[in-house]
This record gives sequence, C-alpha cells and structure tokens, in this order.
Amino acid sequence: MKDEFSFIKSIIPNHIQQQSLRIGIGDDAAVYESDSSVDQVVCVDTMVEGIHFRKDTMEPVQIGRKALAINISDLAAMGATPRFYLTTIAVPPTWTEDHLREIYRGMSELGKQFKMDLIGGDTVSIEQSLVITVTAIGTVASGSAIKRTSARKDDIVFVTGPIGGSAAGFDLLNERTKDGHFSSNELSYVKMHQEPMPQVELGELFSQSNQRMSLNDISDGLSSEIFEIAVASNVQVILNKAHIVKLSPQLDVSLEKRVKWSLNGGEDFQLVGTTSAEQYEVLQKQAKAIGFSLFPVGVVREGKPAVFLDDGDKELPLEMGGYNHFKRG
Ligand SMILES: Nc1ncnc2c1ncn2[C@@H]1O[C@H](COP(=O)(O)OP(=O)(O)O)[C@@H](O)[C@H]1O
Ligand SMILES: Cc1ncc(C[n+]2csc(CCOP(=O)(O)OP(=O)(O)O)c2C)c(N)n1
Ligand SMILES: [Mg+2]
Ligand SMILES: [Mg+2]
Ligand SMILES: [Mg+2]
Repeated sequence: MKDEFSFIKSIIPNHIQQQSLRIGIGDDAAVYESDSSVDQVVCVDTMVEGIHFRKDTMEPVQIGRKALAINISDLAAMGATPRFYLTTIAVPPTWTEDHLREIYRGMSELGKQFKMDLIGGDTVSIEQSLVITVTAIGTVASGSAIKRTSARKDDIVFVTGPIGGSAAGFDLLNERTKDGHFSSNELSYVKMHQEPMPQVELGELFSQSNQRMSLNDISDGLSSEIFEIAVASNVQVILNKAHIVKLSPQLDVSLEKRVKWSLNGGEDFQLVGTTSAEQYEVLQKQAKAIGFSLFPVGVVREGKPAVFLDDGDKELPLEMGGYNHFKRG
C-alpha cells in the first residue's frame, strides 16, 4: 500500500442503502438517526492471517466477505436486522493495494446483499500478518433480541443447516490449497469454509415471532456454542448422535471424523437454538414458507450445566472440544 489517504478515498461506497445515515466515511465519526421503537445491536469480530485464513486457503475477496459474514452472523444470532459496519485493517508490506481492494469488494458485495453501509473504520500498518476487524450494527424491535439465557427443560435443540462442513472444507484446503482440484461435492464443503452464509432471515423470523427461545451462532463448534447456552440458561443438553451424523459432511471418511467435524469444527455460522416443542412446529412451518428449514439435534433437561451425546445406547458427557484461541493443539 502506497498511501493511506488515497486508499480510504478508493473504498468510499458510491451508494448508500440505509436512509437513516446522516454522515458516513469522511468525518471524525459516522452519524445515523436512531429510532426509539428499536434496540441497537452491536458486535465486533477480528480475523487474523495465520489464525483465521491464509493466502493459500482463501482468496482476498473471500477474506473480506467472511470478515463481514461472521459479524452479520452474530447480529443474526440476536435476531437483528443488519444496518451498518465499520472495518479496521492492519496491513503488512506483503499485501498489495489490489489485494486490499479485493477484500473490500468481498465486504461490499455481501453488505449490499443485506443492505448494509460501510460507515467508517481505520487503516494502519503492521509488521507481520494482516488483521481485519469488523464492527457490525443492526436493529431489533425494542425488547425482542434473542438471548442465550432462555433455554428451558423439554425444549427442542435445533440448528439451521449442515454443521461440520467448514471444518471438512478446511481439511481439504490444507491438503490441496485453494488452487487444488476438488470434486463438486468436495467443493461444496470448501465453499462452506470460504463463503459462509449468515442466517439473517431466520434470525429475523425468530425475533419477530416474539416467542421464548435461546439462540447462538456456531463460530467455535456446536458443542461449545450449545454449552454456552446450557451455562447461560442453567440447564443440560442431550445431543442426538444419529441426528448430527445426518447433518455432517457427506464425505468418504470415518463416522468418528464426521461427528468430530460437526461437534468441534466450528465456523459453520449456522444458528443453534432451543424452543418448546410446540413453538418448534410453528417456527418450522414459518421457516419452510421462506425457503429455510430447522433441524432437530437434541433436547434440554434440568440439571447442572453440561452437554451429553446420546449414541442410541448410552449418554456420554461431551468434552468441550470446540475452537479455543489459547488451547490450540
Ligand atoms: N477483548 C474483549 N473485550 C471486551 N469484550 C470482549 C472481548 N472479547 C470478547 N468479548 C465479549 O465477550 C463475549 C463473547 O465473545 P465471543 O466468544 O468472541 O463471542 P462470539 O463467538 O459470538 O464472537 C461477547 O459479548 C464479546 O463482545
Ligand atoms: C488458517 C486457519 N487455521 C485455522 C482455522 C480454524 N479456525 C480459526 S478461528 C476458528 C473459530 C472461530 O473464530 P473466533 O475468532 O473464535 O470467532 P468468534 O468465536 O469470536 O466468533 C476456527 C475454527 C482457519 N479458519 N484458518
Ligand atoms: Mg468474537
Ligand atoms: Mg457468536
Ligand atoms: Mg471464538
């Protein structure tokens, strides 16, 4: 990158999507109108070269897209509608301005899909690895955000799509890199890793339903995300192994590996939630009406917070094997 200021100028969006924006990129801070009928929902997540992506696992356009997607996913997990985002980028000398523009193109394309405006950020230099931090802002009807604390005994535990696909794709990328040859089945998992799709429409459906439910998005792995719900709600969760196998990557590897990907792989960015059996049926119908589906993976019961895996014969306590930044092995 030759010049910070010309770079910033080059990434200013030409069009805005949100009518409430008063001041976007170009002043000391962004300003948007707020509305007392909604609650503001804000989150931030960072992606670091070497930890979340490498040049041989993802194209720059996919890195940008994913940096925004993982934040939109956190908004979806609260039931919010995405509105704005801010992007901070720390750039080492090994990344060209063309690469950076591709990163911003990835963000802008996904942003457009969800009617989000880029309203600010920061650009700095760094010695070694590229770091991208995105702050996302959304809104939800006042008092309707969906929390992790609302699981109750006898709830159904569900996910919104396949799980473990991102980890399977990452394994394939480690084996062959992004330029390797993949069958169309393999490529579908590689894409789950490189281009995860946040489940905004379902999040919105859940918050609009105004029913009791708990919700989380799957960044670290199903086992660890459902454990967070169990702890927050003070309940136990029993996951059904046969159900999880059905949602796991359909690749010619051992069943053990497929289950491990699904439980501990992470970066699926599907939603995991719990709600009463009655409400589950209603939500399933509403989800199908907008082209989505819910998949049952377990049940909630009373007890000291813990997660078990039921293999049909017995219940095994689940070791928390999801991704942990300070326990990578
Ligand atoms: N360094 C930090 N400083 C302040 N809050 C943090 C920090 N890291 C994480 N959090 C907060 O801790 C909670 C859990 O974070 P995290 O596990 O990263 O959530 P998620 O998986 O949804 O991104 C969130 O409320 C997040 O905002
Ligand atoms: C090069 C590389 N190594 C490892 C992974 C796997 N990985 C990195 S971070 C992560 C978990 C999710 O990231 P985190 O920063 O914990 O997101 P958050 O929980 O804050 O949403 C996983 C599975 C990857 N995507 N790329
Ligand atoms: Mg986070
Ligand atoms: Mg989350
Ligand atoms: Mg995490």
